[in-house]
Order: sequence, then structure tokens, then C-alpha cells
Amino acid sequence: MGLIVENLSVTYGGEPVLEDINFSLKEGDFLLVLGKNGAGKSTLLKAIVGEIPYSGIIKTFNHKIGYVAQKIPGTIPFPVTVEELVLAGTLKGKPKLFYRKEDREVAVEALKATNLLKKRNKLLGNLSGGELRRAFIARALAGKADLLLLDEPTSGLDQMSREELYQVLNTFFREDTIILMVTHDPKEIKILGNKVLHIDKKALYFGDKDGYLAGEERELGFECCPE
Ligand SMILES: Nc1ncnc2c1ncn2[C@@H]1O[C@H](COP(=O)(O)OP(=O)(O)OP(=O)(O)O)[C@@H](O)[C@H]1O
Repeated sequence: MGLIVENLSVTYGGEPVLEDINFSLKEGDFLLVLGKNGAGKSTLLKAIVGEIPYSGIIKTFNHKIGYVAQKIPGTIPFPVTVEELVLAGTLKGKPKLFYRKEDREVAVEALKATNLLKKRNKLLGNLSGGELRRAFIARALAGKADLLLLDEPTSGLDQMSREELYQVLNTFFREDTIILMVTHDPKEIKILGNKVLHIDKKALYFGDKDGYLAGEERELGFECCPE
């Protein structure tokens, strides 16, 4: 089980963007994906979701993937409420004529866990940036995702919205869950996660966060972490 990435390479128009990335995670791991702008972090997540072609091996086993992309469309050309989005997480790829009582209960639990119950009838287009991200995480929760991929989920959020999101992640996180989260925020490296993957097209560091914080990051020129 777990997640295995072997010899992963991605090119865009013949230009290498990721080269020979290797790492593996087990259930209970929370990986922080670090790297400068354009290092290939979003590309890594897109490859794991299967959104882009790649060479190499990615094994996600029986994990159910929840993916919250960096660019979430703020406006959707048709009206969708928060509750409808979260309920759609229970579909598991198959259309349904109607949602069962159990689906609605699962959606309510996901809305509670993400502190969105009161906003359940709001249209997505009327949510704040932090609420919108939490709504997509709620959808992943409702779908019982156990491999969660988050691309800079806190970028552009104020401190209070960040704290709310950290709480949601704590709710989400279980022994049988794997989380990969792209972040640029040195503070988050201190408070979240147990593993680090630092990339710049190639992997510069993969391993325990403690080892990374103990010094390797200085050699890599990554300023971490102000008190
Ligand atoms: N669809 C695409 N077509 C061509 N090039 C792309 C495409 N998507 C990304 N790239 C390029 O691939 C490289 C890696 O992009 P990626 O979005 O993975 O970087 P990133 O590490 O997530 O950056 P950031 O921190 O700025 O979000 C960049 O040079 C980018 O311009």
C-alpha cells in the first residue's frame, strides 16, 4: 500500500519539468512538497492524479484520491451550492438519480468538519477564497478520500482562514491517510507534516522533516523557519 513514485519524469513540449523523481510514502505520512516557483510542484500533483502524461511509475494502490488544485475556478458557469458540491463527493464517479439518506449524512459531517454547515446553501461563486478551498476539501472528505493532494491550499488566505484550514487538515488526517501538500510558507513547515520533498525539477531532498530542519535546507538555500 502507500504511494510509490519511481523514476517520474514529465516534459512539456519537449522541455523537462520533472526529472527522475523517486519517493514513497506510507499511510500516516504527511508530505510537504517544497520548491521555488516553477520547480514542478504542481506538475508532480497533476501527474499523481493522472491529469498529465508522464514517464515512470506511480502506484496509488487502492487509495481514493482527493485533489484540491491550486487554481480553483471562483466562478462556475452554472449555480452550485456548497452542499451540492460536497454531496457530489459521495458519487464516486457514478451518476445517481438521487442521493440516499446516508449520502446526506456524510455530506453534513464533512460540512461540519470544515466549518461550512452554516454556508451549505451558499453558491460557490459567493464564497471567500478560504471557504472555497474548504468546500473542495469537504468534497474530498465526503468521498472518503484517503490520499489527499493539496496545492498551496493556504495561499492568499489570512491568518484566521489558515488556522481554520489547519484544523480541517487535522480532522482529515488519520492513520490510514496520506497527505501531500505544496507550500511556500516556512511557518507551515514547522507546524504541519512529517516528511519533506524539496524539488527543483529533480529531487533535492526527500526524507524526514526533522532531518530537513536540522540543516539540509540551509545547503539547499531554503530559508526556514522564522520563530
Ligand atoms: N501546461 C503547461 N504547458 C507548458 N509548460 C507548463 C505547463 N504547466 C506548467 N508548465 C511549466 O512547467 C514548469 C513547472 O510548473 P509548475 O506549475 O509545476 O511549477 P510549481 O513548482 O508548481 O510553481 P509555483 O510555485 O509557481 O506554483 C514551469 O516552468 C511552468 O511554466
